[in-house]
Amino acid sequence: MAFLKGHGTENDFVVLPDREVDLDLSTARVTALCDRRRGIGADGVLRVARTGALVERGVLPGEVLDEVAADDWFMDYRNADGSIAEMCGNGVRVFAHFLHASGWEERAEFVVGSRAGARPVRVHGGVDAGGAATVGDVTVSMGRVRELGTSSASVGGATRTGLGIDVGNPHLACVDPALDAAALAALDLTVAPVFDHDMFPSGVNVEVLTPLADGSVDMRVFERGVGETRSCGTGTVAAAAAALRTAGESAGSVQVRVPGGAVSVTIGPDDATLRGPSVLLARGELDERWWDSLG
Ligand SMILES: N[C@@H](CCC[C@H](N)C(=O)O)C(=O)O
Repeated sequence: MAFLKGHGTENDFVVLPDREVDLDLSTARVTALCDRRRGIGADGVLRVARTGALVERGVLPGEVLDEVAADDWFMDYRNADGSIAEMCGNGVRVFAHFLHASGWEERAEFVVGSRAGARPVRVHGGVDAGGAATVGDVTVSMGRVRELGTSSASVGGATRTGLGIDVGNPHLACVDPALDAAALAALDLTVAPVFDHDMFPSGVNVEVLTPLADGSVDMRVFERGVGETRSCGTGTVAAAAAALRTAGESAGSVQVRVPGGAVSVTIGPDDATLRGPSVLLARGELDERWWDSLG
């Protein structure tokens, strides 16, 4: 059973190429794979298959084919706790990079399906440069950013007000005018945020960020189903939208710095784009006896 390990701004993933959709991604297997002591260690798992094959094998409902073609690749994403999330912005860059590095996809521009819908991607550097490279550079069209209104959460030792944002998955992006990069870095994000369950019945990813200055912000995140991560792609899009809104703008480009690096986000009226790096650092084989023992 082949696997790869990759990350996008240090938000890390185990990639499972599974064209035939043979793998049963049970909660026990995903949590073990993502465990940093008894597994490979990761924030999430990306199964790589075509949409049609996932529908045929019952992993996805047939309605997904209303939005994504059967031949399109589909990022079957799991959080480290085994839960399924609609979308992962760093994951989709690593996913697209893997497709090039493996030779499974030769086009520089193609569509990746997700539970949040189709996400067109562009692998920069052309097919040859992208092909075998360890480091990739990918732009993802993230769809329309929907504002859900304000809410507050207890996070990082204080109650903060933020903007609820749907980027395919739910976010609460809290711009704190009292924070600079150093104060943000000093926050304790080990405790899970307490948020409004009426507003976010399926849970929420919570971002804390500095106000927009010179076209950039600093952000940290506590992810639903994972905990604090060193980056969250959908979170950077939510953060950029909240920072712009707080500055009185509804569109624009923002550089978002996270503990694991930096990405570029552009927010428009009907679409947002996310551009950033992907690193594929290891390939290997999982022991099938270990996998089977997890059930
Ligand atoms: N790290 C991801 C987001 C992964 C899903 C998230 N934890 C959720 O449950 O919504 C990203 O890069 O966007």
